Amino acid sequence: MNTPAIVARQLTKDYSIADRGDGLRGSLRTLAGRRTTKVRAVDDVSFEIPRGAIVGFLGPNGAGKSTTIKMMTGIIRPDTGDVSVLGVDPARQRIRNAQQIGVVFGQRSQLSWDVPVRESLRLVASIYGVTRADTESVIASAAAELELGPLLAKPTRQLSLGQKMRCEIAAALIHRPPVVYLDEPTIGLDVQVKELIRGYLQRINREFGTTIVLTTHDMGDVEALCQSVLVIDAGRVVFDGAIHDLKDTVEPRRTVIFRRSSGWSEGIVEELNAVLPDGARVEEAQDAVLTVVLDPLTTTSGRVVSAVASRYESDEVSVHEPTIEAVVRQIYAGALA
Ligand SMILES: Nc1ncnc2c1ncn2[C@@H]1O[C@H](COP(=O)(O)OP(=O)(O)OP(=O)(O)O)[C@@H](O)[C@H]1O
Repeated sequence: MNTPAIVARQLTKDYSIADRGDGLRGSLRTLAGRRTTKVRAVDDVSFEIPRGAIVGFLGPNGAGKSTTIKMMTGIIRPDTGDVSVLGVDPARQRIRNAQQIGVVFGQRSQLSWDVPVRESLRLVASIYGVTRADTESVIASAAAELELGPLLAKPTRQLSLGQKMRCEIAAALIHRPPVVYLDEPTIGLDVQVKELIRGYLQRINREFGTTIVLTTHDMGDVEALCQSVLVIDAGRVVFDGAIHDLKDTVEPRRTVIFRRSSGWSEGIVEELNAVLPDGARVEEAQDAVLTVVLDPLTTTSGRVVSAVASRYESDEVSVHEPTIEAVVRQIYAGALA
């Protein structure tokens, strides 16, 4: 049987935060370390990630995504519970773990500040024991796909945010790790750079079966990359599964839009609602656009289209699923609470 790449069981993590009192006295009390409050960042989180999957960790700010990923990478230890990554305990078997993972975390850089990027990449590769020939071939393919060309000769300190992120990704993947973690890999980047990064990650995943875990607030990343998502809210997993199941759980409605340049007659809403199948109703008819919503568990878009076509001709018909953006907005507003 295909064992999962990552297994997390009942992870819990608390942070202690010093209580900040007001004014000088409060600050002194904080310095003296008198009072702390515990914040439960991750609360009994369990999941499995299959080998070769690309999984998105979603959730509002402060939900516990980064803390969970930090436990998966071994940067921090869980207070209770355990993680296994390809059979390795990341916090206890640090060297074995480092060999098999690649990490891109915004605040941490693998690149040397004053050294040309090409030399930085070679240095990182040598730390992982990658042969010279493999290093040069990985740099060449990353340079082509991530458009690093002229950047390789520049020191990291001269790079823009998007340029640096592309180089960080090349560095994190230089030893072709089977598992890769990325924290917000496209945050603040322009659309073209986002697409380069997504394309590179897709290719690595396809070609080498790399398991990729990413946190993101960018639903374009999710649409382009992730087959499944793990939604975390207030430290707990509120959804773990395929994106289409997430859509069906949160917002199962489909929308059928009919366009007719001559417009829709008055009273069409009542007229069509009388003939539409159960589970479908006209939401609105405005100017050229008629919108029908339907519950896919009760009826089909085909039946809706037939019912409307039996009465009216349309110039154009389209069927829409909810966007992942709309679904996630609903989750953050409490739809899965
Ligand atoms: N080093 C720390 N010390 C104290 N509290 C922390 C620390 N890191 C995170 N927290 C708290 O733990 C909770 C979870 O934070 P975490 O960074 O894991 O969330 P996140 O889902 O990654 O959020 P974001 O989308 O904003 O990056 C938050 O309440 C946060 O304030």
